[in-house]
Amino acid sequence: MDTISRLEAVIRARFDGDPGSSYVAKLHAKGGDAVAQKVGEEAVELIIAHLAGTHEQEVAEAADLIFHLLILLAEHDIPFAQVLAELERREGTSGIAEKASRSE
Ligand SMILES: N=c1c2ncn([C@@H]3O[C@H](COP(=O)(O)OP(=O)(O)OP(=O)(O)O)[C@@H](O)[C@H]3O)c2ncn1[C@@H]1O[C@H](COP(=O)(O)O)[C@@H](O)[C@H]1O
Repeated sequence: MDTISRLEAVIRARFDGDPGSSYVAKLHAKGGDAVAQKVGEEAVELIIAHLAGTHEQEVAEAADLIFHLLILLAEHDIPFAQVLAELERREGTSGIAEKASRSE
């Protein structure tokens, strides 16, 4: 099992956990809107680290963002494998063709 799959399994298990001892359970208990807001905050923190931080800070903020993205997807029961499948579907297509297919 890869890192993302293991983390995804832990996140899903924590949804039924104790908000007093689990960060994931605490955030999940606040509801999907709070999770979405957290993803936005983490994205901003990554941007700041990219523009003005160190390499290590940027790596850490990218990890925070991916972690919270996994929680957000789990809120809607979307496996990360589905996101990877979408990226694989796009492999070999040009970005411009991909954009055109979305506006049809
Ligand atoms: N990868 C992570 C991880 N990355 C970041 N975080 C937490 O995410 C939060 C990031 O929020 P911020 O940077 O905004 O800092 P903060 O001010 O403390 O955040 P808030 O409390 O205000 O939301 C911090 O509390 C971090 O500890 C994580 N918490 C948990 N995990 C993984 O999730 C697993 C389950 O964690 P629990 O749910 O706590 O058991 C752990 O074993 C880890 O593998």
